[in-house]
Amino acid sequence: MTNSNPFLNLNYETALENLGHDYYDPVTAAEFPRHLLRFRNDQLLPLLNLTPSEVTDEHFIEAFGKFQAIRPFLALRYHGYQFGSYNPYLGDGRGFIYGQVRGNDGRLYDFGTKGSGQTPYSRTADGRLTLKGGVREVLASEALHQLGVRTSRCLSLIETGESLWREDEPSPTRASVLIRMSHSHIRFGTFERLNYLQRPDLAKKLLDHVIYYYYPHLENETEKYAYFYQELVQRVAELAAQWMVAGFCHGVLNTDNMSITGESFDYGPYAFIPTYSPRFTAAYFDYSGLYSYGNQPRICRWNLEKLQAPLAMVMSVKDLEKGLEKFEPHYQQQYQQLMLEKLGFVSLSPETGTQLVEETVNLLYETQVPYHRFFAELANWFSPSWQQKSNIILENAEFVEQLQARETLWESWQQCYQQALKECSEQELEAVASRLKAKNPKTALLRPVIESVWEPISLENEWDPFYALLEEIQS
Ligand SMILES: Nc1ncnc2c1ncn2[C@@H]1O[C@H](COP(=O)(O)OP(=O)(O)OP(=O)(O)O)[C@@H](O)[C@H]1O
Ligand SMILES: [Mg+2]
Repeated sequence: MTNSNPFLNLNYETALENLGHDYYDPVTAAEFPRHLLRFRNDQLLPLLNLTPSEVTDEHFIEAFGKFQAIRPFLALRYHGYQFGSYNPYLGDGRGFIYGQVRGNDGRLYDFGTKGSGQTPYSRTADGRLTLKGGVREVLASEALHQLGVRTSRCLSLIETGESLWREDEPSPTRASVLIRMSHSHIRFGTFERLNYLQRPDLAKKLLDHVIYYYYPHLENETEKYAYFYQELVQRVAELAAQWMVAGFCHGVLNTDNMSITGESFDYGPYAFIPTYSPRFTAAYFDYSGLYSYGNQPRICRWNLEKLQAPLAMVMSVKDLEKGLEKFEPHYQQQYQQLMLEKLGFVSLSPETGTQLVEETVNLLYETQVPYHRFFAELANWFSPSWQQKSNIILENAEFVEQLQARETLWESWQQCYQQALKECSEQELEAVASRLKAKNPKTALLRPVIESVWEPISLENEWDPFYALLEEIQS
């Protein structure tokens, strides 16, 4: 029998399945009372060689709400360090891998579920995702993608008609099931579990799998394990820099939320920072501020260091230690480059570049002007005439008094920005203007913005503000 649903006709690969039963448990999906498609990510369909107009809402619902499928569902086994303590009682407790598909970029993608029902790893929890949690994850991944952060994306969000009880939301609260697309759902914690079980054989098999599928250019290197760790360190350092520049605080950087491909995922209690403040904390349960905005690079490094124990079952400790030494320089290099791009520049003299980033961060910290607005205003008001005169730079910005109040800092920053512009040709000035616009969206996904679209959903089932916000952050 042929099925006309394009999602059921994709060419599913069996990379994870072929790893064998030591890494997952086959599970079934919950049956939901209702299936209301609240979000479909048409931007992702071309990557799957699908044409949006040929994919109906019903196709999404059949595959990702009613869970018609052609491959078994695999709940992955993993452990992890959570707030510094090792937790062996983890694993996919409300999700599974629905399938794996190769995108037309040649890379392998997972369809991972969230909120699809209980598994052997749910323990006492319900295996569900709140609708608000789903809405927040959709918004975060789209906004981060737009800001150039390497992130998972959401393919669909379906409201399921169930009621849930949660401590962090007014309850009963509505439920949803989400499909996430990312390169891999293999986490640092997937390796940590194998160390806990003392299974070097399984760790080696998993590492070979990771390199084969996600680091294929290293496959034939004699030192492939050392190169893999070096590249992972680099990817994670870059990711940390991408978060910092985006003004994003992930909130729960446990090792079970760190992907082996160095992608950002799992958007729970995250927040974008209102103002530049290293101590800003996103999760209400993060009492010590361990996963604060400013700690993120340090925590990423710590997580990479913890990963050395399981990897040491397969490769030399010396190679691991050497690999991690590069974290700091990679991070600094990437942060510097991305901050300069956010300020409009790609090629400044090193002295000007370093000084500009330093002064910008200091200015944002000392004045506490809104982080995202500062850059959006820069994009909005930019004028080539700023090259001639420093005191007109941002003179019409909405928070200019707040900047002027710190006269010395402010004037010094204006001069520094002017100096950077002086290093640009006329043509480059045009590029600065368009770069500023491209890197700094008008709308930032601050908490009040999210709440402002959630409120109509929760009070009146009114979804238009959510779609309008999505359109703003996706364009
Ligand atoms: N409602 C729930 N029911 C069952 N298990 C849950 C639930 N919420 C969280 N868990 C489990 O608790 C652990 C930590 O959860 P965490 O919030 O980091 O991940 P998650 O949001 O469920 O999923 P992911 O990391 O894939 O985005 C995981 O093992 C997760 O499966
Ligand atoms: Mg998680």
